Amino acid sequence: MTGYQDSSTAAGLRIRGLHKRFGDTTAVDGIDLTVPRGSFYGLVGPNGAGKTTTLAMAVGLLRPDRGTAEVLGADVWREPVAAKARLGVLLDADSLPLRLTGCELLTYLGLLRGLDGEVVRERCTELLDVLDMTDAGHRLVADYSTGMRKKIALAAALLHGPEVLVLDEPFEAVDPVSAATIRSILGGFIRSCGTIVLSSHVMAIVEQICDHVAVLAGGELLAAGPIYDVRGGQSLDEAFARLVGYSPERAELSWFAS
Ligand SMILES: Nc1ncnc2c1ncn2[C@@H]1O[C@H](COP(=O)(O)OP(=O)(O)OP(=O)(O)O)[C@@H](O)[C@H]1O
Repeated sequence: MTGYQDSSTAAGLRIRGLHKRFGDTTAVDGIDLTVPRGSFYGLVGPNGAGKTTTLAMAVGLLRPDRGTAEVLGADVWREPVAAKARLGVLLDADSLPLRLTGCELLTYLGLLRGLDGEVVRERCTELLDVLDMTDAGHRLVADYSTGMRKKIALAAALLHGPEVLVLDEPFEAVDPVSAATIRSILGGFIRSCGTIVLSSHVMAIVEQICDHVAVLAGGELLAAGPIYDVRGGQSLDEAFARLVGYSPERAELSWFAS
């Protein structure tokens, strides 16, 4: 008997009681979050809030001290093959293998995922074309800019046709045209009934593309739900500042006044 549930009714992603300490620092302090299937969920929070740590535990890349995470009903630690087959992850674009070209990287990952060689070739060509990386596909990842690494990592997350995407700052360091392309790709993914969880510091992006949002600070969830409810009549920027207790006066430097 396993914990595997009927995935047709399961949430896209469900985390329960996730907790992680690094030495004296509590990075994530008992987070519960249910991401409805088919939703586009934004995760926002100040620097050091625990977003990356939460996402890393949610996808089975970092073992929590306590708590569980399920992808479409499959526990990421007890049912890793079932969970990860349906999951596409962009977490740390800087930890990609550097001595492969973009094309070699996608081919390697596609074959590792069990895709047919011809399918890998076709998808690789299409992904590189759409992301304006066709020429870069033949260069080493070591020579990529930060934004190019982000784009090849996104291509790697999409290659095997996942049903749930977990993306840490997918728009960070990406040029405006590529950002628009990524938004369009993610929109198509949602229209095809996929589920997305992404972290971002850009409230305008989250407000425009997500339908749900969770606000995290100090390792705790301050609010979560449909964006309209979390905003409570304010802009997301204003709601965020209210929730995390930001006050502009604190950002004034005393010696500028003199
Ligand atoms: N490997 C680690 N070792 C020690 N402390 C860590 C480690 N990873 C994260 N932390 C700490 O855990 C806390 C949460 O970090 P995390 O990277 O999850 O935050 P974040 O919300 O993603 O931040 P940012 O928006 O700046 O990327 C921070 O205090 C951070 O210093």
